[in-house]
Amino acid sequence: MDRLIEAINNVQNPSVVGLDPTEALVPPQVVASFADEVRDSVDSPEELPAAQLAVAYFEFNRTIIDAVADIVPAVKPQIAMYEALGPAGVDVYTMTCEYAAQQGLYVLGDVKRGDIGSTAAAYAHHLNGVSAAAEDGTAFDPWHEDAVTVNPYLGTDGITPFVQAATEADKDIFVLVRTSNPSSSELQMLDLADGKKVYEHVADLVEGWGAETIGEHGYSRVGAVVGATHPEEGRALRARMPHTFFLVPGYGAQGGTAQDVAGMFDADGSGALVNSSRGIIGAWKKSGKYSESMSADEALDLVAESARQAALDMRDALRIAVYR
Ligand SMILES: O=c1ccn([C@@H]2O[C@H](COP(=O)(O)O)[C@@H](O)[C@H]2O)c(=O)[nH]1
Repeated sequence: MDRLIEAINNVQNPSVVGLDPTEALVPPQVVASFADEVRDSVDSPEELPAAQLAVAYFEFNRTIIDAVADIVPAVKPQIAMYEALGPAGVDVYTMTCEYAAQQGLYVLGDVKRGDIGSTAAAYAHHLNGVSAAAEDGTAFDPWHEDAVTVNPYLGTDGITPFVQAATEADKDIFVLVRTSNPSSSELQMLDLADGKKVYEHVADLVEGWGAETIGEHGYSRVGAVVGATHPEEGRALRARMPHTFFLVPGYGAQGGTAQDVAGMFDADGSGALVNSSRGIIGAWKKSGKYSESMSADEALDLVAESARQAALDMRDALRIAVYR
C-alpha cells in the first residue's frame, strides 16, 4: 500500500474516481460520433452496437482521467461495465487501465474475483502478469492494474494466490469485508457461535492474511472493502484492523457522506480511500448545462468540467472531515 499512500499524500486527497461507464452515462452524441469509424472495423453488423459503445467508453474515460489526474491519486474501473460489451469492452478496460497508469494514477481494478486455489492462481495473473512465454522470464502485464478487489467467500486457499502474486509484483488486493449494498447484512451481520458477526470474522482473517506484508506506512498489501453506508461498523473495523487499509465505496450515489467515512481513517488521517463512481462520472447530467444540440466535443467538455468539479467538491469535503 505504500505507493497508494504516497499518491494520496501527494495530492492530499483520499478519494478515488470510479470509472463505471454505462450507455446512460455517456452523452448520446459522443456514442453517435463513432458510428462511421466503427462500421469499417467490425467483422459483422451485429458487432456494431457493442463496438461503438466500447470506443465511446474509452473516449469518455480518457476525458475524465485527463480532467482529474492532477487532483486524485487513483481510479477504480469496474470491470463489469466493460465485460457487459464482450471482448471489445474488455479491450477498453485494459486500455483505460493503461492510460490511467500512464497519467501517473494508481489503478484499482474492481474485478471481485474469488475461487478455489488453482483457479484463484489464474485470476491472480491480473497482478503478476503472464511470464510463461517470455524467454527472459519477464512478465507481460496485459491488465495494468496496481490492485484488484477479491471475494473472500472461499476462504484462505482462495486468497493466498492473490497475496503471493501481489507480493511478487509489488501490488495490493482489497478483500470484501462489509459491503455497501442494501442486502449486505443478510450474510455479513449473522452471529457466529463465538459471539462475532460474520464480517468481524472476515475482518480478522483479512488482518491475518496481510500480516507478513506490512509496508513502511504500517499497512499491509491486503486491504479491506468497507462501505460508506456503514459508518458505525466502519469505525469499529478501523480499531479492529490497525494494519489494513480500507477501500470505501458507497459515497455519493449510495448516500454515504464525508462525515460517514471520517471514522474509517486513522488518527493521522490515513488508512482509507473513498470511492465515488456515478457521483463523478455522471455529474454532467446534474449540471443543468447539458443540451441535446451540443456537439460531441462540447458534450465531452461538459463531462470534463462537471467531473472535475465533483471530484474537487468530494476532495474538499473529505479534507474537512478527515484532515481535521
Ligand atoms: O461494497 C461495495 C463494493 C464495491 N462497490 C463498487 O463501487 C462502485 C460504486 O459506485 P457508485 O456509483 O459510486 O455507487 C461500483 O463499482 C460498485 O460495484 C460498491 O459500491 N460497494
